[in-house]
Parts: sequence; structure tokens; C-alpha cells
Amino acid sequence: MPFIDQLHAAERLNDSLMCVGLDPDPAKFPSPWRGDASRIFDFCAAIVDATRDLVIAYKPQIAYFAAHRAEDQLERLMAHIRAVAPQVPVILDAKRGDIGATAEQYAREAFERYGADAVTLSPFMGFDSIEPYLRYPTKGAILLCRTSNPGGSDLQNQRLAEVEGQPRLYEHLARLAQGPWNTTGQLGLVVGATFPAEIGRVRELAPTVPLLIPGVGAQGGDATATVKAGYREHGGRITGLVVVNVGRSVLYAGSGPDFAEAARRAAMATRDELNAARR
Ligand SMILES: O=C(O)c1cc(=O)[nH]c(=O)n1[C@@H]1O[C@H](COP(=O)(O)O)[C@@H](O)[C@H]1O
Repeated sequence: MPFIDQLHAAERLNDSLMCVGLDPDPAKFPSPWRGDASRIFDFCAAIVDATRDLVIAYKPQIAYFAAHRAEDQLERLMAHIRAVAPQVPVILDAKRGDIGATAEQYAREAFERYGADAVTLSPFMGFDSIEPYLRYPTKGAILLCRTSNPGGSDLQNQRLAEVEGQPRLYEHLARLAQGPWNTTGQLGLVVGATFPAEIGRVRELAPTVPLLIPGVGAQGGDATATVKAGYREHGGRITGLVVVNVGRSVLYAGSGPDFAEAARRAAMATRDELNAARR
């Protein structure tokens, strides 16, 4: 099933707009496992087991695995998610961006080695750096557009004097993703929850592209404002989907042996808050 259909199916199944970001940091693990990178799989698997009926997607961030030489644990985690939550799509957060020949290898890594359903990409190098991912016609490619970090404004908010109407860079990207770049219909855009006005602007320019929205929770973004700005429904059908990522506020909700139950409670509260904002 194509990535975007998978998102819609998981949204219906779990009544959820919430993605749990799997960013395992051994320094923050519960006490018996604290500091132990060999427990990355165990930690993430416990979070998945506790939240698999509450999410629209999972988003493992590859750096948290690679930094600890734990790619084998990421492979095991991908297999675990497929086994216990087969209807939940997995977005590999890798933020790749390189020339076509190298991008082919990154695409192979994301989709064939890890079996991800979608991958995050930096569009800075242009369409030919995105195109190799689009050769996998059912896979998602989610382009950084208006990121949640303060420095996101440095480039993304600049106006493009050469383009008619002088849109900002992120606005230009939103138009490309809605239109000419979306050759497979499987593109998404990353927009930070820390900039709700820009979420609304991206939604205007890209009315049907799913938005992956990180920044709720630890980065201070507001769940309700995020949904109001980006989510759209028409005649009982979702026309503008949002996939709202939460990482640390769920993963580290507890620090004792009951960490998975604490994560479930935090995840439930966020899912319910997101749902209340769309009803
Ligand atoms: O692409 C992303 O996922 C991403 C884009 C962005 O603009 N901001 C952002 O925080 N992220 C990722 O989203 C996650 C945020 O985690 P928390 O701040 O702990 O909820 C991290 O994995 C970041 O790498």
C-alpha cells in the first residue's frame, strides 16, 4: 500500500494524528538500563509495545542509532514494528540530501536495508537529489520545509527575489511539493510546531500534502494550535492530514521501571489533545 494510504489507514485504525519519535538516548534510559547502548532495541521496543494502538506512525531518528554503532538494533526495531504494529507506517528520519548517484544509495539504505515506508530529506540540493527516492513509487519522501529550530529562519524564511511575487524559500518549496515535484503523489513536508502561522501558510500553498509536524512537547510547540493550523477535513473526509511527532515528552515521561506505562499515559494525553482540536 502506498505510504500516504498507509497513513490514512493507521489514522482510522488508531484514531490518531500522533507519531511517536524514536530518539533513544541511553543517558536518559530508566535506571537499570541508563547509559547502556546495548539496550536501545529493548527501550524502543517497550515504547512501541506500549503505544502501538495510539499512533499514526513511528519515526526512528537514525543518528540516535548510528552514534552508538547500533544500526543492527535499528534493523531489529524495524522488524519488531512490522511484527507487532503491521498497520503503522515507519518514517525513517535521516534528513538525507546528496547528488543523484549518492542519493540512490541512501534510498536503498532507507527502503531496502531498513524497510522504511518513508524517509525525511533535505531538499537543499534540488529535485535531482530527491528523484532517486521517487523511483520507489509507493514510498514516501518528506521534505524539510519550515523546520522547528530557531535557525530554520536563517535560510527558509528568506525571500526569493528572482521568483515572481517574491515568496519565501519555504513557500516556494511548499508549492513545488504540491505541484511539479510530486511525481509519485507520495511527498510530504516537514513544518515545525514552533511556527503555527507558517504551518497555516504551508497548508494554503500545499492543501493536500501531508505535513509531518515535530516540535510539540519538549520544543514548546502547542498541540491544539498545530492541528488548527494544518489539519483540514471536508465532508467527513480528511483533505489535509497532519502527522504530529512527539519524542522526548513521551519517551522519557517516566524514568523508573514503569517507564513504558508512563510513556503510554503521556502518549494517550497527547493523542486526545490532538483529537480534541480537530473535533
Ligand atoms: O524532520 C524531523 O523530524 C524534524 C524536523 C524539525 O524541523 N524539527 C525536529 O525536531 N525534527 C525531529 O523531530 C524530533 C523532535 O523530538 P522532540 O523534540 O523530542 O519531540 C527529533 O527527532 C528531531 O530530529
